[in-house]
Amino acid sequence: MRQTQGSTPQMKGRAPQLVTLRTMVKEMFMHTRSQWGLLMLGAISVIAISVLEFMIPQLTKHIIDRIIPAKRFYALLETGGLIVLAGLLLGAFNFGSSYVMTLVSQKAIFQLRNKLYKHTLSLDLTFFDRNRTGDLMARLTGDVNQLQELVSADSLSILADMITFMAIVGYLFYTDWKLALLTLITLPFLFVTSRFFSLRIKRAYRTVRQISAELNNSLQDTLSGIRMVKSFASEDKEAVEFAKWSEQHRTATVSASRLSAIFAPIINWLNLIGMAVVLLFGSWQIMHNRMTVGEIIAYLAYLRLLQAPIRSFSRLITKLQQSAAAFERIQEVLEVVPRVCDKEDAIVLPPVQGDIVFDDVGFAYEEGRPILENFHLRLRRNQTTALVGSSGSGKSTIAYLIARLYDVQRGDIYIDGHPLTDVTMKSLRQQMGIVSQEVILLNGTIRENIAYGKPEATAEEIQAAAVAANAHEFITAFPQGYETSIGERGVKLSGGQKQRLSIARAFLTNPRILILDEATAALDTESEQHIQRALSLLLPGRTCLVIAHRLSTIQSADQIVVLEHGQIMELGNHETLLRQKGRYKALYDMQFPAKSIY
Ligand SMILES: Nc1ncnc2c1ncn2[C@@H]1O[C@H](COP(=O)(O)OP(=O)(O)OP(=O)(O)O)[C@@H](O)[C@H]1O
Repeated sequence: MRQTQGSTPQMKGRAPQLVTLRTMVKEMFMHTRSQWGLLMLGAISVIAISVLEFMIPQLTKHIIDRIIPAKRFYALLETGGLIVLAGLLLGAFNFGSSYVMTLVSQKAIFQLRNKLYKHTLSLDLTFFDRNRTGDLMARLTGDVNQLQELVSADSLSILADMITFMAIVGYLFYTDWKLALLTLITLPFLFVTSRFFSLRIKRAYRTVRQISAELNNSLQDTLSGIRMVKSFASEDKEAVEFAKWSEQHRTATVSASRLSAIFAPIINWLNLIGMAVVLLFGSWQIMHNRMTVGEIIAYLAYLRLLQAPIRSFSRLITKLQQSAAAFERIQEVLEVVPRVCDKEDAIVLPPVQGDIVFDDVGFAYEEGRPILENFHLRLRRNQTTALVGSSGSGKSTIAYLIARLYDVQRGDIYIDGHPLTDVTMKSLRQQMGIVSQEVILLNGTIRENIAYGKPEATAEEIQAAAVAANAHEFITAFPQGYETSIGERGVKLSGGQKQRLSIARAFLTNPRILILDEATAALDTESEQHIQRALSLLLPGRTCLVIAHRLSTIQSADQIVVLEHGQIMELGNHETLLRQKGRYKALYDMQFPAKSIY
């Protein structure tokens, strides 16, 4: 089922769909077909293995039936030498096949993981709003790893096993068809047992993979929110929560393993019955001089060889079911079609002037809960537009829509006369800078973090951006200056320092359109002043959208938009809005009671 526009790009909780093994094998084949040479080498090795395995009992039979009765000591040495040589070759081909198949499987997994990661990154924010990070991480790591089992020497040896199987069955019928029929009597039972277990094993492993993802989610939430956990002293509560998932994981794994564990002995037992039948019937034949001892020994050896393919078929079934469960989870992500994507004929947005128009825009994150309706707004080039309004009124949403992080459902947003949907997202976002309250810093140096949007920037450009953002001073106060490591493993920066780094990032890319989303909201007055100074250099000559709760930061804006429930209540500059004595003035009086002048 492909998820398209209008459907919810959420995967968790979907009924497990029956992805056929065929799709999985096809996908894996696609990733291995470029390595035909290696695959052939692997196949030749496993065929050589089965030929050698077929030969060894023949040599044994030759010794027992021919060489021993004739007392040919020299021939005994010769045949013994041949057995040793065959054993050596067997070892060499075994090594060759597993090494070659590791090369093939690792490349296939590498390609699949990269494809999945690239696809995940191409999905829009709605997808990430609704799917949890831990679950996605589990799909990208554990589930992909599980598939590597599928492309292994073990799986390829199925090919050799099939050849061995057919050769042996042919030989058995050739030597004694009655005995052969008796031997194969257990086959239908083996088939029915395999079918019975395979479906159940797959279901059990799917549950295990789902619970692994929940375990990951739980870990991710707690570790990334460790400050909150500690400040509420809820370590014990989190540990109990984690233990709950851990316990579920344990139970699910035990029941999946139990199924596999029951499956294998049942197969072994059926095989043993086959052996017993051969032994009894064969001994009876020997007693009546209708078979030689060498023949029965070779027969039993072949029977064991026959059981190896049957055992590996049953192992393969378990492996196929485990992989299918993991593959279903990977397919679920691969099948999600991004809602926000470039049109086929999208143009590269030329260098922009910066006129942005919302024309009769309607937008909702979720059906039936409109955030903007019949919304009109114009942001003029080189001017600063400020958005104010109560929490939840839709200010950030407007910013997201300009950056096309979401698509509108009605109307259009134009940039210099181009509908946003007509231009490539890359060319749009490259001309846009966003500084938000929540600054994301990556593990790396200060220099790398400032240069995130322009990795090719020179040291001089980076320093100039830091100076303009009022950040150079605190950066050079660190012993390692711009090479100081920040992020999880590096030094910790204050909120104001982080904010100045993000302003430096914006300076460096020199965007024509700048969005400041509550950039100073979380700061104390001194930090705010630092940042205001940095922003006063950044804003001029660009089209700016400033979202602010603190009205002190937007008084000089060219136009101020007062928003409530997605509707524009008032529009004008600071003075005109104060004179209107409406919502803006009420907000202003609340924040600056002593300054009320009009
Ligand atoms: N990803 C989302 N999925 C669903 N609803 C959302 C999402 N983001 C925001 N909303 C809803 O959209 C409405 C507008 O949110 P928005 O963040 O634009 O408001 P805001 O004016 O920026 O608020 P604040 O000043 O608190 O940041 C709110 O009702 C919010 O619950």
